[in-house]
Amino acid sequence: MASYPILPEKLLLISLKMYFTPDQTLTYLRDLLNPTNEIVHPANKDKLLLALIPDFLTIWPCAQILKEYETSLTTTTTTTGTPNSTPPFLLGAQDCFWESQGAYTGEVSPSSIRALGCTIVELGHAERRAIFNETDDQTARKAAATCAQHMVPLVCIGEVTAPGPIASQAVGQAVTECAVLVRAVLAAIPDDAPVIFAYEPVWAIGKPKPAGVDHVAAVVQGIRAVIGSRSGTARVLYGGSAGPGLWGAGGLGHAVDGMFLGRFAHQIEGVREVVREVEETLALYASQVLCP
Ligand SMILES: O=C(CO)COP(=O)(O)O
Repeated sequence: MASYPILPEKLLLISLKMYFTPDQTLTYLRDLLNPTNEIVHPANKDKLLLALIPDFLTIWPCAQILKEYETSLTTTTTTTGTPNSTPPFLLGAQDCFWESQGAYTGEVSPSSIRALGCTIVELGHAERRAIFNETDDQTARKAAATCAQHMVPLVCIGEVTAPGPIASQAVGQAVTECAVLVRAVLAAIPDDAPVIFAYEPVWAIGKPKPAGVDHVAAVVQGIRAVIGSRSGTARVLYGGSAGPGLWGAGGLGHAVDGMFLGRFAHQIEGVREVVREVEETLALYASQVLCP
């Protein structure tokens, strides 16, 4: 029987949006998986998960590359996980339709996305909301359809307006804006379904710099309070011009469960730098548990 994927402690998800050609996408994925590029240290594979979210057209060839990669792991290591455990690298889609079959020309079925090997479906991105008028209700329906296929909805939330001079007001306003979609999605999906919320302030997407750490940390705390307790895992990531330098000392490592990366992870070096920063904090937290 199908089960939901298990989400590890930290997640780094990379969206390619519509930036890459098919060739670039496949080269990039091969580079991410190439052991000589030393992206995720093998000792951290259970704690830190990477996922690629390419365009629809390249999901299938990416899935083939990932299949070869997983086969190579099973032949080179003895610890390959249980049949239901989450694979070492996940594939996602950038959207889906809320129905799984029918006369819906141009739409993409969540069951087809699942059949091709995806585990994550990104939903409600700010660009889809602004350009294609996607509504909270539509995003929530897509999240339900995603869970029905035992995939994980990656729901993008975030306030539209940049913070004004009063920090507490800006945080309150941001949480209020995010809460509407958080509640709609949680009401639409089973309580035990895993879900990821990517907090992406709309004003910080596609910019030279991300949102400030204090603002993000306070808003994410508010979002976690809105999520409350549920039986399924809920992870909250930060996205919006995220990249190297954002996670480590004085950064987001203490506040979020990972990052949703765009442009600043579109080179392998950027991914490696971000992964190193996350791995350093994994080691730090582990030593804090051992030596309180
Ligand atoms: O929207 C984003 C991820 O989907 C963030 O993109 P950028 O990091 O390029 O701003």
